[in-house]
Amino acid sequence: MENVKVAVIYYSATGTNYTMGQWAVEGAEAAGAEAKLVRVPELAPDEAVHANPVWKQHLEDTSHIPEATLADLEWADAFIFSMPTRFGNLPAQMKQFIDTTGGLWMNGQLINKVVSGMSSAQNPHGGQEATVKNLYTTMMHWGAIIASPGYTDPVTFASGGNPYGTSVTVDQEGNMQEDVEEAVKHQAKRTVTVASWVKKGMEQQ
Ligand SMILES: Cc1cc2nc3c(=O)[nH]c(=O)nc-3n(C[C@H](O)[C@H](O)[C@H](O)COP(=O)(O)O)c2cc1C
Repeated sequence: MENVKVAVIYYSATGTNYTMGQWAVEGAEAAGAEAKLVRVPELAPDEAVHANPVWKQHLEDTSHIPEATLADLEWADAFIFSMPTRFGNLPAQMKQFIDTTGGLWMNGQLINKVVSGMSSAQNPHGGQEATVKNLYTTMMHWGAIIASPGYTDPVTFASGGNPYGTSVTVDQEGNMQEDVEEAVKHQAKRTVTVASWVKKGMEQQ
């Protein structure tokens, strides 16, 4: 699985999905992949960001993380997306990045990329699954291959049991309510495994 390249693409306002993204990179690297963590650009106006000290601080603290580019999508064999739930859907920041991929889509450059999604929300039933499934709708348009975790490892049950993609609940202070680190790492490993199969299969064509 050495030559699988993974881009972990996240959006986070207050740090949850940044942490999940870091775990995903660790899980992908432990599975033998080359992995990079990239963030989609912040779109919210300064007045909105500055009104929330945690959001402002997180943005400053992660300014060293490279912003996601279309070149990352071309480079990687697999993408792991992580984003908070916003009214049961993807944040606009993630959607905006995805909506810049029309050229790659047109040229068939997203076909057979292996993808997997993760999310967080404040309520246990606040729309995490909907967010991940909405992401996957776009992935189907790309012709990507969705590597959802399913129940392929007992760790999924232990972390809240979301087979669509790892998700976590955060409280008002942003503390994760479930321990999902191992579930994220398993999801990353599974994504790398499926990507290695796809890559090998395509090389043999
Ligand atoms: C505009 C907005 C919409 C949100 N919508 C939902 C929602 O539909 N369900 C929910 O449980 N939490 C919702 N939340 C809470 C976020 O999902 C939560 O803050 C986020 O998962 C934290 O992730 P982060 O630390 O990576 O930013 C919303 C938050 C904001 C700011």
